[in-house]
Amino acid sequence: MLSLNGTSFLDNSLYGVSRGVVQQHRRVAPPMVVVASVSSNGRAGDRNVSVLVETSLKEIRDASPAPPADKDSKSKVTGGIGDVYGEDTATEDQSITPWTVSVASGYPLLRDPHYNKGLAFTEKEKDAHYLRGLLPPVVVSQELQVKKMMANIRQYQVPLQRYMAMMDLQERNERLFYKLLIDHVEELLPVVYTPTVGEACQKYGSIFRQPQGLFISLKEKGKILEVLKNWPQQKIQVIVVTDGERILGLGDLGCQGMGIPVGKLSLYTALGGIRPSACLPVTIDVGTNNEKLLNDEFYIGLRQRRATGKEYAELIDEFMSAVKQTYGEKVLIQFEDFANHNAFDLLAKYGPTHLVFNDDIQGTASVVLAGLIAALKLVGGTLAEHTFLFLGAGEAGTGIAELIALEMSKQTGAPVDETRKKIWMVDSKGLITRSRMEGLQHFKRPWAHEHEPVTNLVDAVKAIKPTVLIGSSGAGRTFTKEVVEAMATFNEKPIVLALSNPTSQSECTAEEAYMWSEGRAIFASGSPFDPVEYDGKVYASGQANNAYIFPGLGLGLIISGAIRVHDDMLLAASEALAAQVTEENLESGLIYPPFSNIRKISAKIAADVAAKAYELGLATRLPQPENLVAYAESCMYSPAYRCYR
Ligand SMILES: NC(=O)C1=CN([C@@H]2O[C@H](COP(=O)(O)OP(=O)(O)OC[C@H]3O[C@@H](n4cnc5c(N)ncnc54)[C@H](OP(=O)(O)O)[C@@H]3O)[C@@H](O)[C@H]2O)C=CC1
Ligand SMILES: CC(=O)C(=O)O
Ligand SMILES: [Mg+2]
Repeated sequence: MLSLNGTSFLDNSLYGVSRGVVQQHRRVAPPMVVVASVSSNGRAGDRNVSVLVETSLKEIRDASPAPPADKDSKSKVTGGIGDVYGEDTATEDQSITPWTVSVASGYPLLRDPHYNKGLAFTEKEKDAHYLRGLLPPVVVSQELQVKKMMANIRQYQVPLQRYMAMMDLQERNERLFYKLLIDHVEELLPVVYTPTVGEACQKYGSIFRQPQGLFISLKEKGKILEVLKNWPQQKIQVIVVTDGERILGLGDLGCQGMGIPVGKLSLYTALGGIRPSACLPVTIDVGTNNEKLLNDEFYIGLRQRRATGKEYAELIDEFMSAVKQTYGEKVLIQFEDFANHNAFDLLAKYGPTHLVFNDDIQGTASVVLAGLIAALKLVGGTLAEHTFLFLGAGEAGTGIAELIALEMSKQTGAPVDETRKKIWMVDSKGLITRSRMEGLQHFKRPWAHEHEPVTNLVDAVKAIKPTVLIGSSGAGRTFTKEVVEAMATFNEKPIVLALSNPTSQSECTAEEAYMWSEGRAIFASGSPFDPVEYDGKVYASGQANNAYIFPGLGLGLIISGAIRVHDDMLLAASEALAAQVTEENLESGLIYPPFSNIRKISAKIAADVAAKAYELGLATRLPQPENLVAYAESCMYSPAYRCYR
């Protein structure tokens, strides 16, 4: 363990990322059950709710005071995270939640996903925790449990069944879930994440069993601070929040978008090592404009059309204030899958006051830039010597374009206004040109260049002659044979990235990219494709997905105690990821390293992001650890079981 001035930096961590591998074999205190007598009318004991948390009451009491939870408190954002239940500061006429602590044992212990080990409880633990008779005689290792679960999951032919099996496991035995996901990341990523999570969101109401995450709807307006207090964990470090309006390339799935924050946060833990108890998935439900869902008897959200304007803005604002007040200045809020008419504005509004980033705009930009930096080793030239054409000028497209332009500007010294001219965009109306300026959304305007009108992609490809073609349209099969063939006529090695998710929305398949370019394309996609055999050669394509970036970026922000996200951190993350692409990867056509190594990669990304935070003066955890990679690794959550005394 790293030590500063004789004390452990990790153990002293207010943000509790200390439960890393270093504690793997230590005995831990018996599972703490924090029980609250919760009453909707303020009277204690009306309704007993048992809530299990990985913290002790002492930690709650030791935390510094925050304002009491009165009605006006949302206007008093202080950034303090202590005394979040207002126990110390409450006056006699104010209600508080009567938390108490007890030790989990017996049947409730087996039903608690944070502490349950299933058949892996030892004989000693069976005695100490009143488990005798509640389990069969056998004691098995976690490794054997993994083996069995993988065999079970592989028996399911239908991806959604695999997803449900994984979600059941997460709800039953959290450490086993993460052990499985970490040890079999390449096989299970497509199950808990894209593409399967897309189908899960579409059918979320029908497959709904246990609620996961926090649902904040218009019904909770004015009470969000109270709602956050219902969540059993207090030391939240990362929130992924969606309003469900643009779920992958599947459109408005309303409240059923919850699968996305849940999935993204499971990657924060498995890929980036953030403790599961520090992660909070949130769905803000302001209604849906999806008629199919509104008429679906199993739909789980508000049955009304989307609130917009002031009503929408006020709910989000209340949420953002309540989050900061409850969890402090340094909680990371990741905006995910908002529609672009809100996404850019939310980022601009809260960027200066909160630790926020938009994964679709910024995370995607960082991962694509990393892939391009790696791809240049195959195709040659500098970024500025290439020409880029995007299909799709929304969050992902313009976000990526802006980061590329920024990097080009840093490399060449040319102003960003100039470097943007190397980047062209096609949206649903055709090539974005100056003649369309009047009717363009603000985020498209920087990409409106002088050109005669072009109404379709294939003509745009022929006119612009890009060396790099990027799909960020959410519209499947739009990179047609003609488009890819055109790319292959004027590029020896055309770079083709089909970023849209899930697989059904991918602009083309890996097979199409290789076949139509006669095996010359450098291809990567947002959702994974199996290796393809073309003309006797096997082509393995990479996955250009922000999952490479956000877990490491988040870890870097947390370990440095960063208070804001800066573009230079995204560039640092890109460079760190690109540096992990080996010669061997490149020789086999891969512009991303395999996911099997992702935790090491995330630690490197985290270290470089943290270093940038220190360099920019945005880090608050001082002094800076000497070896940031080792520090990042030491902070990462390990899913190995703990021994209970
Ligand atoms: N691989 C990854 O890591 C990521 C992938 N994505 C994927 O990217 C896709 C887009 O996401 P995002 O940018 O947020 O979405 P947006 O809605 O913000 O943008 C979509 C853009 O695509 C354009 N478009 C839609 N259909 C067509 C079409 N048929 N022809 C041409 N242009 C079209 C839209 O045009 P108009 O403006 O005219 O309507 C718009 O400019 C999604 O599928 C998402 O899953 C997103 C983030 C990360
Ligand atoms: C990957 C991702 O964030 C998306 O498709 O929206
Ligand atoms: Mg997304």
